[in-house]
Amino acid sequence: MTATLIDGKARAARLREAVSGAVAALKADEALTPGLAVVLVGEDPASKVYVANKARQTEECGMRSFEHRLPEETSETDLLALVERLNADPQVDGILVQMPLPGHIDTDKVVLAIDPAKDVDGLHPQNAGRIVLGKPGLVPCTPQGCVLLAKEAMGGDLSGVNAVVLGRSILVGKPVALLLQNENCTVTMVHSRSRDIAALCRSADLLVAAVGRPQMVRGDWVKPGATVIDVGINRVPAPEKGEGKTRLVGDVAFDEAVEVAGAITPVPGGVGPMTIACLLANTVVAACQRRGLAVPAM
Ligand SMILES: NC(=O)C1=CN([C@@H]2O[C@H](COP(=O)(O)OP(=O)(O)OC[C@H]3O[C@@H](n4cnc5c(N)ncnc54)[C@H](OP(=O)(O)O)[C@@H]3O)[C@@H](O)[C@H]2O)C=CC1
Ligand SMILES: Nc1nc(=O)c2c([nH]1)NC[C@@H]1CN(c3ccc(C(=O)N[C@@H](CCC(=O)O)C(=O)O)cc3)C=[N+]21
Repeated sequence: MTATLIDGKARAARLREAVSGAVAALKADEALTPGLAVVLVGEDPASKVYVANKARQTEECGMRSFEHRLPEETSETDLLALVERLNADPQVDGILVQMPLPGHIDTDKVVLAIDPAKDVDGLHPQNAGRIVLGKPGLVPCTPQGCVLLAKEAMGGDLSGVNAVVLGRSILVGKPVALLLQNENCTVTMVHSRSRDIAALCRSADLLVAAVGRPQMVRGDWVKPGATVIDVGINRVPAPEKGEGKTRLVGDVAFDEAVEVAGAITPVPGGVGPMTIACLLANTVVAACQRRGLAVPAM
């Protein structure tokens, strides 16, 4: 059997169309142009891919994009001062500080400094708490993208689905697990201390892999017919493309899993494009909520 490919690129393009429509309406009706500020400190490779794609798509949707690239050695004080400036800037509706931050910067402090109303990454405790409570708000983009793709692949309703989430980071694994619970899945969270990870994965009807380990999930970890959402963005050497060249692979050994799964996201072209589209949608949500405007359907 060969799995159906879940086309994240196409699903993301549809969401961006909806965002563009919402932005056009805000411009016409409210003379409002939502703005997104992205802060990148240092040189994390996955973050650089993200930043490059994001600025262009923000503008294509009709919004303003503000990019702040800071050197690796930027002090915590300077970064916090920039966040304060962005909090106070009326043109900025969304603020995203790329993770991971360099080791000398306290990530928690930075996340806490972001105005929760502008926290389009959904990482501030106030927004994270809303997910725990199952209340609407600014939802983290990658987890939101995972849920949208899983829903589309599994007939629109995830109620009662046995889901396994591999990874429990604040950015991806934990919020994915919570969102899936809110969708009425039965969720198992698997991490580096879990026992017999392969067997746990094999029990999943829906498997979300977010570990940051290239191709860790093998074909025989996948239940036949399962839906596999591969969040991993890993750059690995690709000598077949020439000396020093690299390519992107996920956390799933795609060539093996595609033979077993019912549906699977590719890397690239799966969760990545959805992350950006959800970020753009969140920027519109933040722009409206901050001004007490109704949030358009997207
Ligand atoms: N497509 C997209 O839009 C995005 C992709 N990513 C990608 O997703 C991946 C995960 O990102 P992120 O969550 O930030 O990564 P983190 O490194 O923050 O977290 C990794 C998680 O995986 C767990 N883990 C690591 N190794 C193992 C192992 N051998 N067995 C079981 N569990 C393990 C860790 O467990 P423990 O908690 O026990 O340490 C941890 O919970 C990365 O490849 C990243 O680049 C990230 C964000 C967006
Ligand atoms: N605060 C914070 N929030 C994040 O959401 C966040 C972060 N920090 N740090 C880095 C990771 C990584 N990440 C990506 C998002 C999209 C693509 C993406 O667009 N990928 C495309 C393009 C790949 C390519 O260019 O070849 C794809 O997978 O098809 C990649 C990576 C978000 N992250």
